Amino acid sequence: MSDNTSQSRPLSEVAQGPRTETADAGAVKVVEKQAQKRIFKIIVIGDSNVGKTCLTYRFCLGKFPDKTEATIGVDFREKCVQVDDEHLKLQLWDTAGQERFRKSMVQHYYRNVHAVVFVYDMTKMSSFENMPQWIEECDRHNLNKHIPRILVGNKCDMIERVAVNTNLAQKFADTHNMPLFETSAKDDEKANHVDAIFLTIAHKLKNSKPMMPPHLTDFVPGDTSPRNIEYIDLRSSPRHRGLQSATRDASVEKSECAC
Ligand SMILES: Nc1nc2c(ncn2[C@@H]2O[C@H](COP(=O)(O)OP(=O)(O)OP(=O)(O)O)[C@@H](O)[C@H]2O)c(=O)[nH]1
Repeated sequence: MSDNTSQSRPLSEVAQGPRTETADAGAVKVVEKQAQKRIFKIIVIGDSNVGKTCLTYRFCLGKFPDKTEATIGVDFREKCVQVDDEHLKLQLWDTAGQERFRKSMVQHYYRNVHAVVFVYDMTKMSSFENMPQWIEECDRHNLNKHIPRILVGNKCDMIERVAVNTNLAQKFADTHNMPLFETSAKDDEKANHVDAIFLTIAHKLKNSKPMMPPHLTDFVPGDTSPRNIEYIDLRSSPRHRGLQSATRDASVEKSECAC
């Protein structure tokens, strides 16, 4: 048996991070505060090529990626944000838009979700017209109807090619009780705007009930408890292994903050 601590410790302890024993009351407080940081899972969905990867990359790494490839399965990014006096960790699930890369993973996307970002491409009408199907998919997977949902029209920098009229999109957003953001992951001047999308969600989440999905790095090899199973499935899937080497340039490890 391995003596690796993360494998031999109970999952409940692993989830709270390293155990620090100290006689110093102040230090204990700091450790407790870290353990209490709330983590929220946000899924980003929409047709292939609308810019989901670029938007999450822009928010977590502060720039437009040099190159992107179609997401296979799911890619993860994390960022800490401060809302009032609290640090929240936003765990972004950048999902594959292509059906063939989604099939085996879909049930994982929709587990323990705290917020949804629906993305369409402002220059491609079909990506907007497909929005009802993405909403239906959420309903089919019994997503809580009360969690924050946001509609994002991406690629507004391509002004001459805009095909989805703002009024039309706003009507749709109103019908589904979502705020609408039109933005660009590419345009540096819109960087604050992309931040605002996710900060809007963070503010909405701050007032929601505390929930603690597992930290992505809390995967415990060999642990078959329900909490861990999601990570076993994801990481043992051949597709996901490919994904880690091929497209995880903006992976959790790099974008994770230290707060
Ligand atoms: N002009 C412009 N191009 C963008 C923008 N965002 C993304 N793109 C381009 O759109 C293409 C698709 O971007 P991705 O972020 O990979 O799209 P995706 O929705 O993650 O695609 P899948 O992984 O297949 O679901 C890439 O060529 C990006 O460079 C934007 O805001 N403006």
